[in-house]
Amino acid sequence: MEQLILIGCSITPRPPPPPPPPPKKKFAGGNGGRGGDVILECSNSVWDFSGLQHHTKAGRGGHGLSKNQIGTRGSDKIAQVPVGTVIHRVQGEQPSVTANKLTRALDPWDIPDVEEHSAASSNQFGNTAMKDLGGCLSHQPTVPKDYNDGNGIGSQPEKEMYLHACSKPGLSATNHDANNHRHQVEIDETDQSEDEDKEFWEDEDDFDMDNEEEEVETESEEQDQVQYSVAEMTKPGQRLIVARGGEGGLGNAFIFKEMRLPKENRHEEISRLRTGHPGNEALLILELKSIADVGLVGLPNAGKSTLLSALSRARPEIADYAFTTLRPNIGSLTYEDYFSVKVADIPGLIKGAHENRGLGHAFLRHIERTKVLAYVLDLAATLNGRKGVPPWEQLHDLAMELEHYQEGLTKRPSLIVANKIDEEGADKMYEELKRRVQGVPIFPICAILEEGVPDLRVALRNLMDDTLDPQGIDLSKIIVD
Ligand SMILES: Nc1nc2c(ncn2[C@@H]2O[C@H](COP(=O)(O)OP(=O)(O)OP(=O)(O)O)[C@@H](O)[C@H]2O)c(=O)[nH]1
Repeated sequence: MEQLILIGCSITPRPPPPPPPPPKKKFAGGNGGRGGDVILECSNSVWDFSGLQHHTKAGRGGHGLSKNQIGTRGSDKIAQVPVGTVIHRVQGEQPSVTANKLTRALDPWDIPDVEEHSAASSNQFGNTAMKDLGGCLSHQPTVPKDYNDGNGIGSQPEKEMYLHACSKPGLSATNHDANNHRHQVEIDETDQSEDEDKEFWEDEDDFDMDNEEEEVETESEEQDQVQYSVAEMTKPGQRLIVARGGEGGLGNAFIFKEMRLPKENRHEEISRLRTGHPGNEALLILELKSIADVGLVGLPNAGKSTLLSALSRARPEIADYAFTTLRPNIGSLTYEDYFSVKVADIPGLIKGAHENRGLGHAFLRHIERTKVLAYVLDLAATLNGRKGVPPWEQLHDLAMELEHYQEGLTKRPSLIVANKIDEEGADKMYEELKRRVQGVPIFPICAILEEGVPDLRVALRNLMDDTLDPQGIDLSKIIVD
């Protein structure tokens, strides 16, 4: 019997290979860059705060880029302030780099003998100028709010200013991920971090220093909070970071590779990490601790102290021997419109002062802190058998000393006071002086009799007003033998 063996086979088609797994998500967004810092730099090429913006911002950090590239660091904002700037903090972090300690050591300039020409008018000025400071004096760390005895130095309104400093961080590379690799990170589509960030900074941009209402509301609060003299800018080149840039937001590359995020609130957490930290903000009051507006410079015995007492009510010691003035005296003269000018009698300069001869640096460094220089020359120094120096040479020596000490110091607005015109033969010296010195106004006066002083007062006022494009001393225009 035959057997039939049927071998049946069914051909089952092979299942198609499983589709390849979707490509693994690549997280390559780099971190946002750090915001720049707001830095104050002490400079002797600026004399006041007129070049400063009340609201100063450093550059924003760059956004993070694809391929895990970190955003660029925001540019620093460097604001130049004059030597002698004292910083009072209303709000914000402590300035973080202080190259110089506060000048706590007693030096003659810390306790000037200030004599007001008109006490009432000076009080008026003091109140206006010191309103926001709570009447502080710059070298005192804590001053009672109501301190104002009308004798405060540096009380001209332009010597204080509010500075609001801030900077922004960069965002993480969220958008690069979203735009270039949208498929990779689903959360990008709902991410609002940049918009939120924008709003945040737009609000901040609305900050208006001139908003008087706000100021009134916060004034008393601020006065309570102000920390006086947190730093002092005393040396050219000294830098102080007053507002640090914020850290940039974290990019996806970092967040997803390096961090384990909790499942709950994951989206919020990611969005928070990406946003970065806002930079510091600081609200500061800058005060220029100038010793005076006008510095009287002259050789010993030229008559500076006498002139100061003729100009103001200051009563400095006067004697016919050199270096009577060992400490500077400061007098204040006030004009009819209550404009007030502080004048400092700067101790006798001699040749070699820049090498610390005579009274040397002790006072030279403070000439830096006057806006206008009045060179007091003794017309009678060589008259009647005196063995002094002729006035044009006095001027030349003075200017050389100042330039040796600090280049450019003689470029300050200046005038010449030709003193002792009452002495016999002084008028001829005056004529000769005019012939030998060009480019700077010369005022013949007799300080002892107060002759010529009213004209001098007007001239000093004009120099302070800065309206006449005033000139300094040009050494090349002084003819000496
Ligand atoms: N004849 C005359 N003498 C004056 C005049 N002004 C000042 N003197 C005299 O000059 C001398 C010096 O005057 P001071 O005012 O002390 O001179 P100074 O420049 O302050 O001197 P130091 O303190 O040494 O820097 C004193 O004897 C004054 O009386 C003036 O206009 N005419």
